[in-house]
Amino acid sequence: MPPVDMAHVTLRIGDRIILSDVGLTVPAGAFVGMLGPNGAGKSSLIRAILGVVPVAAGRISVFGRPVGRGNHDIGYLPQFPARSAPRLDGRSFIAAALHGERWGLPCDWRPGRHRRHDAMEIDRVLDLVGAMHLARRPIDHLSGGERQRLLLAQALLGRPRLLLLDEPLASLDPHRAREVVALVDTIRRQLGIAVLFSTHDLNPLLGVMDRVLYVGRGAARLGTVDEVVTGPVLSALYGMPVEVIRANGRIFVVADGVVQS
Ligand SMILES: Nc1ncnc2c1ncn2[C@@H]1O[C@H](COP(=O)(O)OP(=O)(O)OP(=O)(O)O)[C@@H](O)[C@H]1O
Repeated sequence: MPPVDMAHVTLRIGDRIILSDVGLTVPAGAFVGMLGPNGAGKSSLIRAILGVVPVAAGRISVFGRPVGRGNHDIGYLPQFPARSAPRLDGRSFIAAALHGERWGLPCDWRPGRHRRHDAMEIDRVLDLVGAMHLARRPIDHLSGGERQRLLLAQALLGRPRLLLLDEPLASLDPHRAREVVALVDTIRRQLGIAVLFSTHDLNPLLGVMDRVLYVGRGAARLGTVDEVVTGPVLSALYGMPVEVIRANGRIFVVADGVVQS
């Protein structure tokens, strides 16, 4: 069963149609980069897969089951993570997610009931993201990239088979952004999981993602970079002439004279 399968999906928020009659399938183990103009609906689509935003029409299934809150198969890194207490160290930060409201954990989970299991699970995710050295450091002393590692560790709690990462590169410099992309890719391969990765910059994902999903004006296109990142496809999704310029192994999407990514 594919990690995500959508058929004739319409998403409406208030009186705005975010997606209209969209169908797509995220293949098993794929690394999908999701792009689109501001407000196109990337976060809303992720939230619909989480079962938080209801579909107005059509259906979305995750590993063959209809979407629903608390899906153990999904790990989620939100765009604007809840403000965390600065005094927490890295380990406590992960533990807080383990015991707090988190996607995927059984609802009978109680602090202290599974202490040994908790400690092992926290070690496992810290190790996966290469953040054992952050375990005892206060999180307000950490860089943006280091915090992103911990957020990724949180998303990996409970052994999800699908990672939904909403703009994990926001506020990272190009070097750190590439580090985070490489880390996500290594984890994806190691665990054989699928990744849906929302971003405003295509370039750090080049050579890593095997599919790109572009969202715009109520529509979505999923395919390889060569299929989707073209002037005609993006012009239709942006609703204006878009030029795609390739230079030095990078891709620049220019809409209305402004470089988008
Ligand atoms: N809870 C909400 N209530 C009202 N409108 C909302 C809500 N959430 C999202 N929207 C609207 O839905 C549209 C899509 O928003 P969304 O955050 O999904 O876009 P996005 O592609 O992730 O944007 P960005 O790239 O700027 O993060 C926007 O017009 C936004 O204002």
